[in-house]
Amino acid sequence: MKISDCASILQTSHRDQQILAASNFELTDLTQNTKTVQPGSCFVAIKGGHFDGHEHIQEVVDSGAKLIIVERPVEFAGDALVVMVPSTYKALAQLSARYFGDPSHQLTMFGVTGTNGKTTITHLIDQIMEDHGVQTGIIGTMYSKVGTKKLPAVNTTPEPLTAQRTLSEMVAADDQACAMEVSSIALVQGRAWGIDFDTAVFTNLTEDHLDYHKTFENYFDAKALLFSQLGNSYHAGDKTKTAVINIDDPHGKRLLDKTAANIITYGTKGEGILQAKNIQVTNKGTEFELQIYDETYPVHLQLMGNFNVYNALAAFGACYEHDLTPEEIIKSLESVKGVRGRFQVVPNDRDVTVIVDYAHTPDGLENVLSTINAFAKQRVFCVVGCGGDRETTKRPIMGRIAVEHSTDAVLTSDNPRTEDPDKILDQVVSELAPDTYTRLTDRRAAINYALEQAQAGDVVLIAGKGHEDYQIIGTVKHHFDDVEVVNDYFAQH
Ligand SMILES: CC(=O)N[C@H]1[C@@H](OP(=O)(O)OP(=O)(O)OC[C@H]2O[C@@H](n3ccc(=O)[nH]c3=O)[C@H](O)[C@@H]2O)O[C@H](CO)[C@@H](O)[C@@H]1O[C@H](C)C(=O)N[C@@H](C)C(=O)N[C@H](CCC(=O)O)C(=O)O
Ligand SMILES: Nc1ncnc2c1ncn2[C@@H]1O[C@H](COP(=O)(O)OP(=O)(O)OP(=O)(O)O)[C@@H](O)[C@H]1O
Ligand SMILES: N[C@H](CCC[C@H](N)C(=O)O)C(=O)O
Ligand SMILES: [Mg+2]
Repeated sequence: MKISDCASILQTSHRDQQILAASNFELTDLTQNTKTVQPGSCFVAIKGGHFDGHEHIQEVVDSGAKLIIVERPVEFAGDALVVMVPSTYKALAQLSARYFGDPSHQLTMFGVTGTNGKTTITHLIDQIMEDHGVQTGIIGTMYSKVGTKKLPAVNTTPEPLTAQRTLSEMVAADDQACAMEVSSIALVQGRAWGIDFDTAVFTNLTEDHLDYHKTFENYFDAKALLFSQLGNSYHAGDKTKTAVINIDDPHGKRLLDKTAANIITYGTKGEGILQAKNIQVTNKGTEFELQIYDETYPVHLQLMGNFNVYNALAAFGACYEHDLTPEEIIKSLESVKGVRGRFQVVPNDRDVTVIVDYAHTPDGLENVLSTINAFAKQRVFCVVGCGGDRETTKRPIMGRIAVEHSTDAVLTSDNPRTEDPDKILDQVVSELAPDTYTRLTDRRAAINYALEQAQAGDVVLIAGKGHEDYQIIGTVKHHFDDVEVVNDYFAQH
C-alpha cells in the first residue's frame, strides 16, 4: 500500500489529504505497536489503558516509521509524515482492512455473539462447513485456526489489525469461510469494524462483564451492534445477510428490529422459524425433533445438555442459508463429540463421572449443573471459583448456585490475577451459611479433595477454566490444567 492510497481511507483535513496524496512511498508494514515498527512502517498511535502510543513518537520515528497517524498533536525530530484523525482506533480498523485487501469479502463470515455458547457454536459451524467441503477458519477464545494451523489467542476477539491479518492469512491458506466469536467488549471498542459479516448469531444474554459495561442495558446495546452493523442495503449483487437469533431469550426478541437482514429465529419454547421439540437429555447425549419452517427432522446429539440444543440450533440456523440441506447439517452436528473444556468428561477407572467445563458465569454454571442433575443418581461435587480483576457481582451468585444445585460445593480459586484469592472467595461465600460448602483456596487441593471424597457413581464438576492450561496469579501465568490435575490424581491414587 502506498501512502497516497491512505488519502481515500482516512478522515483528515483537506491539507493532510493533499500531503498524503502527494507521496508515492510504498509502506512496508502497518502496526500499532511501538515494538514492531520497521523502516518504512505506518504507525498508528493508540491510547490504551496502560500505554499511549502518542507518548512514544520519537521512538517510532527513530525505528524508521514513515507515516504516523495520531489523534492529538505530537512533537518529534525526523522526516516522518504525521496525519491527524479524529479516532486513531477507527483509522487502524480502516487501514487494516485495506492493507490486507478486505479479506472478509473473500470469506463467508459468521459472527457469533452472546454471553455463553460462542466458542461451542463457532466449532459446530466449523465442523458443518468443513464436512461439506468448505474449508473454514476460526477466531475465538481458544485459538485462531488458519488452514490447519492453530495460533494462540490473547483475546476472544482480537483488535482490528490482528483480526484483518488473521483473515488475510485464512484467505492465503485457502479457507473459504470463517467462524468468529465477537465479544461485547470487542463490539464496544470497534475491534470488529470493517469486518463484513454475512451471518450474525445471537446466543443469549445473562450476567457477565458488568465491570466493563457498568449496566445491563449497555451490555445489551453492545451485543446489538453486531446486528445493526449487519449490512443495511438490498443492492443487487450484495450478499444476502442473515441474523440467527435466540427467540427464547427476551433480549433476542429486542434484537429483531435492530437489523435490515433476514432473520432466522430459534428456540425450544414453541416460538421460532427453527425449533427443537421433545428434548430428551441423557448421560449419553441429547435427542430432539428439529423443526425448520414446516419440516421436522430427528436429531441425536452426542453433546450433553439443554444448552447444547440451543447451540446446535444456532449453528444449524447459521449454516442453513449456505446451500446445505437440513439432513447434511444434522449429520455433522450428530458427529460432534464435544469441544475441549466444554462438558469434557475425563475418563477414569473409578466410575466417577468427572466433567471439566468452562462455565464461568452464573447462567453457564446453573445450566451445567441442571444438565448434570438431570442424570446424576448420587452426589454431585461442584468445584468452582471466580476470576479476579473481573466483575464482582457474579461472585455471591455463583457461590449460591454451586451450593443450591450440587450436593457438595467446593469453592476455590479461578484466575485470581492481581486480586487476593481469599478476598475473592470471601465474596463468593458471602451469602452462604457456613456449613454448606467446603472452602479451599488452592485449586489443585480443591480438585483433589472432591476426587478423594467422590465414590463410584458420583459426579465431579470442575467449572470455570475449561480448556485453559494456566492459572494467572498476580501477573504470572503458571501452568495449570484441570484435566491434567485430575489425571495426576488418578495416576497417584
Ligand atoms: C480492557 C481491554 O479491553 N484491554 C485490551 C486493550 O488493552 P490496553 O488498553 O491495556 O492496551 P495498552 O497495553 O494500554 O496498549 C495500548 C496500545 O499501545 C500499544 N503498545 C503497548 C505496549 C508497548 O510497549 N507498545 C505499544 O505500542 C498496544 O499495541 C496498543 O495498541 O488492548 C489490548 C490489545 O488490543 C487487549 O489485548 C486488551 O485486552 C485485555 C488483555 C483483556 O483482558 N481484555 C478483556 C477485558 C477482553 O477484551 N475480553 C473480551 C471478552 C472475553 C470473552 O467473554 O470471551 C475479549 O474479546 O477478549
Ligand atoms: N447456549 C448456552 N447457554 C448457556 N450456557 C452455555 C451455553 N453454551 C455453553 N454454555 C456454558 O458456558 C460455558 C462456556 O461455553 P463457550 O465457551 O461455548 O461460551 P463462550 O460464549 O465462548 O464463552 P467466553 O465468553 O468465555 O468466550 C460452557 O462450558 C457451558 O458451561
Ligand atoms: N473470557 C472470559 C473468560 C473468563 C474465564 C475465567 N476462567 C476467568 O479467568 O475469569 C474473561 O476473560 O472474562
Ligand atoms: Mg468463547
